[in-house]
Amino acid sequence: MLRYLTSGESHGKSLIAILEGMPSNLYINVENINRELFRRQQGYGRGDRMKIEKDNVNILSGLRGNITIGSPIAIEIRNKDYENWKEYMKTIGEIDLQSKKVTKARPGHADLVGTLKYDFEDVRNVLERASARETAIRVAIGAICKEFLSNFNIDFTSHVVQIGKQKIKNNFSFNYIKEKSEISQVRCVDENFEKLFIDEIKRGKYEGDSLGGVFEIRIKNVPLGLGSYVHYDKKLDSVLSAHLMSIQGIKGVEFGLGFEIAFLRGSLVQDEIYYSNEKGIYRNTNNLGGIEGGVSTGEEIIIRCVMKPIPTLYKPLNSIDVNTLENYKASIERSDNCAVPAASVVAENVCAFVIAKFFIDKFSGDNMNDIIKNYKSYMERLEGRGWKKGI
Ligand SMILES: Cc1cc2nc3c(=O)[nH]c(=O)nc-3n(C[C@H](O)[C@H](O)[C@H](O)COP(=O)(O)O)c2cc1C
Ligand SMILES: C=C(O[C@@H]1CC(C(=O)O)=C[C@@H](OP(=O)(O)O)[C@H]1O)C(=O)O
Repeated sequence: MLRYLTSGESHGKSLIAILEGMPSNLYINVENINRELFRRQQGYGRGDRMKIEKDNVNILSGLRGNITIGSPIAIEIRNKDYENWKEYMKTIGEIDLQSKKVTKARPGHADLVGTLKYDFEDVRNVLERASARETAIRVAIGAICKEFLSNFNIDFTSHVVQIGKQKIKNNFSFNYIKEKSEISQVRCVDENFEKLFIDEIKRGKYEGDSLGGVFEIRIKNVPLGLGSYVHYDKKLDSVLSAHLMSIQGIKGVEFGLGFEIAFLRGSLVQDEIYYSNEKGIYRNTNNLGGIEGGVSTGEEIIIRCVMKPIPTLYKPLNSIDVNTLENYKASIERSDNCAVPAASVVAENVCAFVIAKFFIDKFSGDNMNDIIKNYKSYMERLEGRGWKKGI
């Protein structure tokens, strides 16, 4: 079973993670991991922290000469900003507890609930871990999973489809081709929309406000049969949703036509099934986004997530001092004012972990050769049943 744990505070020394369950003899290209980390740092609307950080992964164990050896993989990303925070954040020894103390909770962040739940007088003890800085290490984990999945041609893309009021309509009809884009660094859809998105973010920023939006993830070449209908925790869509909802700021997840489905009759929604000698079993539509009964259908998996506007506002909202209970405006930490493009990169990599986990569960093997053999023999069996969308 593939699993991982992460640790690390936003302004602490490092983010770290241990990934356990990766098969042996998998080649890892560190440049690919660093490229994902770079992508996560991009996008219009990010704050000044991204000018300080230049995320790179250190692989501490679990590989020899770029090849996995089946043991747990320990990874680290150093926080460059730690140099500026040492005297407040070092784990052992005397620290300055006053200068960076935060007491005015930001609505929408974990500040109030975390402070009361864990019994702190300093909100910093909460925000350091609640911060989406943690998503950097999750991207590194996902990027390792992408390395594994690329052996089976499984490919992830994402792009922004809505920022604030600016929404790409009928986004199903767009082609997802372009690599370059300031807004997304992911394959963006249309330059005109990119400009509208950027203008919307600029307007929000000018007014001291923040923005959310919607992004879409597409996963190609997932074989038919990952996940199961037999139990709630084996359903691929349920596990993907849980992992996506765990990304800071994500408030909703939909598959395929998603919430639009409510407007449509069944005859327009279900993806009808056909067979021809040439194509084998096939469908002409993919309204359900590549999952039926918690099982991948072999079609592209299409997911959309909504991210709420960033909680830290430069025109702060009403709140209280958590210690004196007096009314105050919320505190202002340096902040992004829109992070939807970054969140879409995080989401891609979070999905990569889930798909890798289900893939390894299905084609179980301790090493790449066994997994490849199991995968091929399964695909051959499906071919015998009329499924020709092969390897
Ligand atoms: C990539 C990324 C960057 C974020 N940057 C900020 C930020 O700069 N300031 C902020 O207040 N929230 C930011 N957030 C959102 C908060 O971390 C999030 O709203 C908070 O942890 C509370 O969690 P919840 O919104 O899931 O309830 C960011 C989220 C992501 C995914
Ligand atoms: C550090 C990252 O995002 C941070 C997420 C974040 C939050 O509250 O979630 C608050 C900000 O932290 P800081 O106050 O240090 O600028 C963001 O920069 C990152 O994405 O790597």
